[in-house]
Amino acid sequence: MSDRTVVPPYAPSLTDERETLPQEARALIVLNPFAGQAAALRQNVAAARDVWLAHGWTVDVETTRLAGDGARLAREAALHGYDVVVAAGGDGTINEVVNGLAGTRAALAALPVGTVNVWVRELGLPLEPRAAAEALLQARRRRIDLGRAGDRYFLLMAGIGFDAAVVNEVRSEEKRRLGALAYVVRAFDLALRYRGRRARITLDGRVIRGRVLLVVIGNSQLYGGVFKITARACIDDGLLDVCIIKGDSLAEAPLRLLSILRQRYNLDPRIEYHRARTIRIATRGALPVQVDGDQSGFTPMTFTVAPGALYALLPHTPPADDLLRAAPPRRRRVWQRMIGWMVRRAVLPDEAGRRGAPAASHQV
Ligand SMILES: Nc1ncnc2c1ncn2[C@@H]1O[C@H](COP(=O)(O)OP(=O)(O)OP(=O)(O)O)[C@@H](O)[C@H]1O
Repeated sequence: MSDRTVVPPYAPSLTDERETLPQEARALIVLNPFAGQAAALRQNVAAARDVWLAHGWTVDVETTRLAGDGARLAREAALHGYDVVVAAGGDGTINEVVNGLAGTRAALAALPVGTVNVWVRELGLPLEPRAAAEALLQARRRRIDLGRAGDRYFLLMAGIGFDAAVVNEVRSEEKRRLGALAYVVRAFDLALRYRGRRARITLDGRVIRGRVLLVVIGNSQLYGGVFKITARACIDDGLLDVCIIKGDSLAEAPLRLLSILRQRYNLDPRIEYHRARTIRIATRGALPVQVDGDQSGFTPMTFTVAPGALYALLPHTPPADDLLRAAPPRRRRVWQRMIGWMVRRAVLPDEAGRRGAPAASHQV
């Protein structure tokens, strides 16, 4: 377990499905003073706080002193009866707050004051903090699923392989200076030398073998705030979406990216898309794992879903609504499916180098 997060056990004892917060809601803002562009941070948080105070909420603010404080503060807030805990930071701070709130009655909210703000973008909330605070007043309180990577919860996704290696290489000074561009610079730098690694991926008991560049296990859809890798993920379906990108070198990355953007997942023989409750990933040599954009251990690791483990404030807008509705699988014609099947059988070697790795039955 990561020593900087407090991870309570999931207790599926929540029954209250109230849709909106009470007019006189109690909110705690958990502020990471180092998140995003720190200069305007306190001013932005104060502006959001004023919006909520004017609406009748009671709003307290706690500042994190160390990494890991977010989980503790959120947990304590839930125990003290706060209705909502607002993560004022990036997705790393949201992840900490989520780890404190899982299994409690307090709802998660977030302000766009981090570097990338994937969760805020995923929900379609305004990226201006005061406007986001206003939009959150109209939001509904909903139960959603969380993923677990080992014993750490995640809200967005876990990445195994290339992206986690990039996260490991980005230094915090670089992130402060360049913002989201720091990831792009590191990704280009690493891409030239990165090689796929042999992996054994077990999806609810079904085994897939092959050389993988990246596996993304998505609870939600948006990846890195830019595009969707697990585009069919639904945040309350009790399942995780798994996108496996196979290959040896990132020279093929543009082709893979094109297939992902067009959602041609199982038509491209190098991209498999599945849904599962439990995913076990073992690799030849340890591979780094990132959860919600922060480094979080190495393979082998087991990933599970915790259905309905978190209350969250979700706005009434299309992007958030899409997350609550699983996108139907794209219809493929019979000849397309046959070609996909034949190419997979002919092209993809399994771990022992044999051609014809079996296709899993729960592809979507
Ligand atoms: N007081 C603190 N001192 C040091 N680290 C902290 C503190 N509070 C939180 N952290 C850690 O800082 C990390 C990065 O913060 P966070 O993700 O919130 O901001 P960001 O990196 O600017 O945004 P994004 O995730 O959108 O890129 C988190 O993993 C969190 O654990």
